[in-house]
Amino acid sequence: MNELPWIEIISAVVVLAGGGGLAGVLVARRRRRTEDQGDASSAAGTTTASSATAEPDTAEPATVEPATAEPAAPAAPVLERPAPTAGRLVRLRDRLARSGSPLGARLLSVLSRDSLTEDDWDEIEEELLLADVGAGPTTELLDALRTKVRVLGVREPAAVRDLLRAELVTLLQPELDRTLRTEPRTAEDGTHLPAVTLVVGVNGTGKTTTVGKLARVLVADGRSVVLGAADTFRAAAADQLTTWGNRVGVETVRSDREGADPASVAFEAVARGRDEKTDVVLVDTAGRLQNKAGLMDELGKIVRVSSKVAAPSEVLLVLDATTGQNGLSQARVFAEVAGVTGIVLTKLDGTAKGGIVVQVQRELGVPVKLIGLGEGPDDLAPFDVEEFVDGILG
Ligand SMILES: Nc1nc2c(ncn2[C@@H]2O[C@H](COP(=O)(O)OP(=O)(O)OP(=O)(O)O)[C@@H](O)[C@H]2O)c(=O)[nH]1
Repeated sequence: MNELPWIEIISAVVVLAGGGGLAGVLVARRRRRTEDQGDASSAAGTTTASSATAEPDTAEPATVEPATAEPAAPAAPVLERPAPTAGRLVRLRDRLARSGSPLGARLLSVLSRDSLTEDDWDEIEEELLLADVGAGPTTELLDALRTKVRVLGVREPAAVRDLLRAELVTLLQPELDRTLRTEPRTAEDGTHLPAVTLVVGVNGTGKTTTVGKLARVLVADGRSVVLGAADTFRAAAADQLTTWGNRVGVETVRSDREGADPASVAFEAVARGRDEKTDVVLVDTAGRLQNKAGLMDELGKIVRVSSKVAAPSEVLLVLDATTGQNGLSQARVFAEVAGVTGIVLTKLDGTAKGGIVVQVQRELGVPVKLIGLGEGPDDLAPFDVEEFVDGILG
């Protein structure tokens, strides 16, 4: 008598439990599907491929691995280890060769001809002028080469190459001191004085990028560095610089105010370097056109004000190698105003006008100390005459 209700109760519990279980699975599936869709849309910001392959609604949810539905945890910031400075130019040499420098293969091919005619020498002259070697240095090189080729009767390609190589090396003044002064000093009263490097030049030449790359060069060489974002003119420059610094654990001193006095930012950065006993303070400045006297005054003020803590030991002028003669006239103005101690020639990877190195050094009496050979973080190399010549000769 009592058995039937029990059977009914038990059956009802089984049905309810089963239904509840089924309902539970459906909720879980729906939730998982929603998660999958959420993951796909959030990933769309970075990978278009993943949104294109996101599972459609009809996909069987049970086949989705829960592990893949987990949102990726944000990666902890990892400090980069910059490439060592030694031998950098050798590693970047193919960039010079690929830049199609007429100083290289084309010169050699003319010089290797059986007997050199006047037309051949004219062709060589043209190649040198096109490469921005400049009229005076081109004449010098041609005179020296003609004499040696005639006197020595050299014809074999290897011997001609050696002659040309030697003349190019001479033209690039290997005797100039190209060391970067990055040694801190101690004042008479015992105060630590960081080596201060100001980086100046016209906008767009690659100043901020160069400061970032140079910080990496110094870090690779075991130096401590502080960056000063004194380019308060271009809003994004301080952010750009901070990003460069963060990648190698280098602090950036910057102003929160756009258009703040660049001299005071430079001062703060140098003072920070002094207080923290940093080896080097690198100061990025705003791009200034040489015809704007007010902006040039500003540069003078940066030098004066930051010198109250420590005078700059280097003023590096950044020049874009692709701008040729125009770059040279800019360089003259900067040399007068800022007391330039070294040139950084950027974008040599994108031009056949590497001969500008010769002219810049001649005109300013200032050595090229660093060259930029690409947009990568370690595409800045100390300038070495012999390695450079080997690079352009291919
Ligand atoms: N190919 C190549 N590009 C470079 C090199 N150096 C810098 N650049 C690029 O040149 C552009 C300008 O660089 P920036 O560092 O912003 O120039 P800037 O002089 O600081 O410019 P302003 O802040 O406007 O004065 C960027 O796209 C750099 O990546 C180089 O050696 N080779």
